Amino acid sequence: MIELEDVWKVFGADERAILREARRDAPDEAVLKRLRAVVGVAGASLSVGKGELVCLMGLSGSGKSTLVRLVNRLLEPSAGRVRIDGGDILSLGPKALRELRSRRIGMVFQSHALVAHLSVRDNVALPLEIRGVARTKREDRADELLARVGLDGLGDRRVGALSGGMQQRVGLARALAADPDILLMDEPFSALDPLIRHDLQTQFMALSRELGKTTVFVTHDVDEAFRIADRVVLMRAGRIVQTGTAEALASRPADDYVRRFVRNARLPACDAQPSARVRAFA
Ligand SMILES: Nc1ncnc2c1ncn2[C@@H]1O[C@H](COP(=O)(O)OP(=O)(O)OP(=O)(O)O)[C@@H](O)[C@H]1O
Repeated sequence: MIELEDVWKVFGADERAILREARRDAPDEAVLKRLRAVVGVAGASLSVGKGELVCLMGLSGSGKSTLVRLVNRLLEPSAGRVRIDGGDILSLGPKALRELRSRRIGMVFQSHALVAHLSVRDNVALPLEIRGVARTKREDRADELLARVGLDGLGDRRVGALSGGMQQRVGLARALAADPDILLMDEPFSALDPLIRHDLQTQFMALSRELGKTTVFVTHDVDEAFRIADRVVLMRAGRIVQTGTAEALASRPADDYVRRFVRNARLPACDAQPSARVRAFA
């Protein structure tokens, strides 16, 4: 469904020169410094299957947010290929790209970017309003989605008056409004209290699987990644260090960085797939 092939994103005034240097086997740090280069993502290749939930994990600054933004071209890659359903999205013109984003890809950020003075229902219905869907139809769809994310009957509330956890649910409902196949989630639950966060993870896992969404989910929290992901992608300094199931990362870490990362991780939720997961860690 999503394929990234040797994707790079470098930041700095002279992107081409930075890229040329960064791609060398042994980049010259002095040259990169002179160019004031920042390497956001370095040669990442990743395939995400239809209906799969993949977590991008890594320390702060490891390139997770940059990588997820390359999937829908919120950031333009400096090099590499990005395909969705086999189609090269880097060749899309502005109109086709807008269509792709509005119909096929939903995005949820940590800061929910909701419109504070609008009602909960109007926030969820906003993507449909922009697409010209008639009022009754979009409001019905919004109410249906609010029920799915546990906010049944709250459509008339002003969104600014809701708690952080509730606002995050509204953000999720809004991302689902256009029924996208793909969800991109950037630290959506990071700002929430642990208990609320745990609840939302559980509900999100169930919803994403039930609706068959293909999801790329960014988190710096290994417990969250292990709990919800089909596969975890561990990043360091813009590179993908290891990709695999939680069990694979925990039992066969590729190097010391991965080992340190997963050492104190909690076991994946036994409520999800008890026997397989417990056995794998035993
Ligand atoms: N617009 C930008 N201009 C310059 N550098 C950037 C830009 N966006 C990201 N970077 C740099 O790219 C690198 C990767 O950043 P990114 O935000 O992707 O990391 P992250 O793993 O998501 O971190 P965090 O968990 O803190 O959000 C960092 O060094 C960051 O400073």
